[in-house]
Amino acid sequence: MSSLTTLAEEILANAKRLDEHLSSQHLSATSFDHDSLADLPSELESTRKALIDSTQTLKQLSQGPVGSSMEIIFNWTDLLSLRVIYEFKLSQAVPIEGSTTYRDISSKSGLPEPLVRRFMRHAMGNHIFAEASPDSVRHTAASRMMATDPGFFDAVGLEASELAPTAGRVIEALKRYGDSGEPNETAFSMANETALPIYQFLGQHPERARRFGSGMRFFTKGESWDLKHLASGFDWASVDRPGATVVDVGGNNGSVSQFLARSTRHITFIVQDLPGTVEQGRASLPVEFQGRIEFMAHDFFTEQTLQSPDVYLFRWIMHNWSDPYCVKMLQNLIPTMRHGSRILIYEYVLEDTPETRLTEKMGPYVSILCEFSGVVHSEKLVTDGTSLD
Ligand SMILES: C[S@@+](CC[C@H](N)C(=O)[O-])C[C@H]1O[C@@H](n2cnc3c(N)ncnc32)[C@H](O)[C@@H]1O
Repeated sequence: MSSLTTLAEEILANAKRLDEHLSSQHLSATSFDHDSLADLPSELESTRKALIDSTQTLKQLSQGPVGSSMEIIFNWTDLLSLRVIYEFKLSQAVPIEGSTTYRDISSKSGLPEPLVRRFMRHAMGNHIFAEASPDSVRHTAASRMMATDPGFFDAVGLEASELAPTAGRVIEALKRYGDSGEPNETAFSMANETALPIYQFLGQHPERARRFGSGMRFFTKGESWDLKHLASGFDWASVDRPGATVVDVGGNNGSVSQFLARSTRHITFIVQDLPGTVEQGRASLPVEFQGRIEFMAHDFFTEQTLQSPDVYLFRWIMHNWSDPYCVKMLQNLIPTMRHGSRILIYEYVLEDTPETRLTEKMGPYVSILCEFSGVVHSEKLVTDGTSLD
């Protein structure tokens, strides 16, 4: 383990590199008001990551075990103030430029002024909003983004108002169901008092389903989850010919297919998902993709009906289901596969050892792409995940 001084020197060196880049580009120093580091060239991304990781280590060492544990124990308060901002749309109640009073935010949001003040001041501790005066508020870069970027706003809502309340029920679900692997014996089902699995439940709540899709789309913007990894991780040119078809199984609103359609010329993408999601995807499909992307309602727990597509793509699907359900999904493809058909499974893969680097905690940077070719037999699918020839 490095000494505090060694860590601080590493931090200084990396911070200087980033500052030098900003000044060479005539960009202002980064701040909580304006994020000048948003579009770093890829060679500086590793510098930024190193800076974040060593800063986090330095902070935790300086805090000691009590301090760093207290931060974890109390971090529900950060999530709570953020959730209040999301639910009462406080970020939309502050002008993009300039400032407004707590009283005005209260009348716009319907939240009593003392509570507006208390929750916003708490969030300000995380640099979400700042005070322009003791009675007025202005945006910071983070709060402004909540007001101006609907995808970011949806991502905050998905995590703070959908998934965090679910996490609060995990212990109860474990005590009641253990590790049953059944999709409706979960914390989500308990949090929502439903006997339905999450996606069927969302299918009955279109606005939450829309937010889910929009939040997912936002997450693909981060370096680790960037779709460029999917584009570069498979030889798409090998299937990019007239008449080629890729089935995007569980493809949600089609954002992955849109990305792949942009980086190929001929492939037709068929996005399959549950009926409500497919309707939303179809309705929001940009005109430029008409003719390249089609939507089709299909439950992946029933047999495929599309004959012999070139590729079945499963992106971020399997991690939601226990093994028997994943096997069922794959078995349902068998009747329509021909020699040379491929199944691509794109997932995050957890390391075999614990991960302490903050930048890797949000999901490993290396996602894997499995390619199965040839005639598929269900027994092989169960027992052999690497070669099905
Ligand atoms: C985690 S999201 C992944 C979405 C997309 N593939 C992506 O990478 O952004 C899982 C998707 O599976 C869909 N889904 C869940 N159950 C399904 C089912 N039985 N049949 C088809 N799609 C389903 C959900 O509606 C959702 O769009």
